[in-house]
Amino acid sequence: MRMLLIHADYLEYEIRDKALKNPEPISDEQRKGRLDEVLAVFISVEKVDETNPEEVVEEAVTEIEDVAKQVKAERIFVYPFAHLSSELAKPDVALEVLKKIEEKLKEKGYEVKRAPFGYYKAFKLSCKGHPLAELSRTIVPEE
Ligand SMILES: Nc1ncnc2c1ncn2[C@@H]1O[C@H](COS(=O)(=O)NC(=O)[C@@H](N)CO)[C@@H](O)[C@H]1O
Repeated sequence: MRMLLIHADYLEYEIRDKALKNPEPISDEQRKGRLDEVLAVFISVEKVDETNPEEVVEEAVTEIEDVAKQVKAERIFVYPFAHLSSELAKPDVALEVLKKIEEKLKEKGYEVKRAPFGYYKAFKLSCKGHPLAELSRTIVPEE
């Protein structure tokens, strides 16, 4: 898994077109989304993650929470992003991993949004620019 973590004044998105034949079904209210004072986490789920998705979810949540505590972010935006890796996991595995990350972060008390999966989206992001505002993490499941 590859993650790009951006501490931002806001992240907002708007659905444009389908990027997959069968994207995640969404409600009208999910066609747009915005969070202010947010840790935006752009995630590419990778093929290697398919060997142990549960472990990758646990490690991703640990890494995300670690950064959220460092930058004092209470809101997290989980954003599916297929451009951090050339070895992407299958969409059905990727979606399940992203849903589990969202669920576990909510259980930990964070306000969490997850951008819809399988769509081309317009987005605006306002990075805060402090030294910890742009971080990346790579997670590989144990053999
Ligand atoms: N492994 C993945 N990790 C994260 N997001 C993914 C993954 N696979 C698919 N997606 C989601 O599905 C969208 C399209 O994925 S994609 O790999 O770019 N595929 C396409 O663009 C297709 N139009 C051609 O393959 C992405 O924008 C993202 O929302």
